[in-house]
Amino acid sequence: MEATALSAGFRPVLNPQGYRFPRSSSERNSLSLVRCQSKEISFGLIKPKPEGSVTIMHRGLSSFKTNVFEQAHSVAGEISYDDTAAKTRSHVAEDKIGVLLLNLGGPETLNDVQPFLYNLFADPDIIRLPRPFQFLQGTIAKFISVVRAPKSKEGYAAIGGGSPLRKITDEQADAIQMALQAKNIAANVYVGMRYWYPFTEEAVQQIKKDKITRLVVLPLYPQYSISTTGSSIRVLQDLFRKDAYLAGVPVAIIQSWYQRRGYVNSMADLIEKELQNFSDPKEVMIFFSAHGVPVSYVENSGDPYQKQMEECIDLIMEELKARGVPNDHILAYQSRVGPVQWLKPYTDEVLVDLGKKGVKSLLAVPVSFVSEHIETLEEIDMEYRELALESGIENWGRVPALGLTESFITDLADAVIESLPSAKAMWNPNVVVSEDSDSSDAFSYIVKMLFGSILAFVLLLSPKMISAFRNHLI
Ligand SMILES: C=CC1=C(C)c2cc3[nH]c(cc4nc(cc5[nH]c(cc1n2)c(C)c5CCC(=O)O)C(CCC(=O)O)=C4C)c(C)c3C=C
Ligand SMILES: [Fe+2]
Repeated sequence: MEATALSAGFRPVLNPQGYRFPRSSSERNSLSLVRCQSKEISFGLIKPKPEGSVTIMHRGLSSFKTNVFEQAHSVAGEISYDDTAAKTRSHVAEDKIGVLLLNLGGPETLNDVQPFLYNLFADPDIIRLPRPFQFLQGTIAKFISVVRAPKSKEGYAAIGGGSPLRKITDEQADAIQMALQAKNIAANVYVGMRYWYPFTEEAVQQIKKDKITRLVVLPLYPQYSISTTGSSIRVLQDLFRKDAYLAGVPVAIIQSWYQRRGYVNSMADLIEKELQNFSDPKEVMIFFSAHGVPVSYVENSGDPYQKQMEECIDLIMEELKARGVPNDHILAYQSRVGPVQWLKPYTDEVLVDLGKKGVKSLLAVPVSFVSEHIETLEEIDMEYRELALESGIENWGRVPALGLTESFITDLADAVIESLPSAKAMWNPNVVVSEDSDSSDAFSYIVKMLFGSILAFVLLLSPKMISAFRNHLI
């Protein structure tokens, strides 16, 4: 019963072009798994928290994601937790804790850019097609990735020829593992990327190989969006549902953590420090720039991203005010792609507007991501900086991403520890679902293919559409 209902939305995890798995096992070892293997550590017993209260870091998702993940995560604020499960497990001799960091991934070379973009646009949580057209996802992804690749490549070339995300995320994984160790928690920390190596699928294979018995999933996005954390969790669900071992592993998912004191204080520290580089710190406008999402995510699909982003900015500003930092601030959204409306105001438009209004000093704060990447190093540091200076802003600064900031890493380790008691098996291990086959008959498939391809061809080849995907600005 459960398996039937859950299999309805199943999609194969491999795409036909085979971009998503390492090309050979030796490459996989050299690329992604070595960090876990070389850091193999002895696992210890975790002491369950003595009494049953744990802060849950996610708010209000239940309206749009109804799945078994939510059993531990659907309530905001303080909840009570029944620690029976932890007690019954206490006879188990070896508790092997794993922490899975989820991230977006990025192309490591310019040749990776188009296949990386293909993986991104082939994600049904990124390009959301109406059900009758979903079979065209691959064709559309191929088309958009080819159209966008030249512009994207320019960006990656400008920051040294590839994304730094993998290196930084690996370093964060090591730092979190050490922070946990310092708190007497022995854990293996894994990295699973959504669109490039090391893919989430690889990390999950390793977690199984290592016989992890409890897993904490920690997306490296402070705020939840369907397009980021939601998409990665959907992949995890599919992987865990199909495997009898994984289906029974207790898992805790930290859905969002922008409201944690450690994160808010670390952001406030960085901002306070960077303000000191201006000759008149009090005159500086604090400019929060968040990655955008299409408006339809928020308005039609209940994505909590915008609300969480606004709350996040309020918390950081409250903290700064409490420290006697009275600066003005503004939030805008960057990096829009494609022909639809994205969250407003748009970063580029706000910069021009502020210049017109006579703002002279501006401190940019990237707020949706915790490591440097193309959108901080190229879009903010180059494109937006240039636009701001052209618009009349004279003094420009940018807060670095949190990266390995000690207070931040320690807080993530605390988040992991606090979530452990709420870990629960995702699926019933006795009901493992195999890949479903397409039962539609050949005739209706051919008709859909033909009709859909003609429609996609007509729509996608319009000059407006091509330029919308080629550039950030429409
Ligand atoms: C919270 C962060 C992010 C959200 C939300 C998000 C949504 C989103 N992104 C695209 C399209 C692209 N994103 C690209 C790169 C990219 N996106 C994020 C983060 C979020 N995306 C990061 C950190 C990166 C950079 C990775 C790196 O290599 O450093 C790209 C590729 C770059 C480019 O061509 O501009 C695209 C395309 C959509 C459509 C979307 C929501 C629907
Ligand atoms: Fe993005």
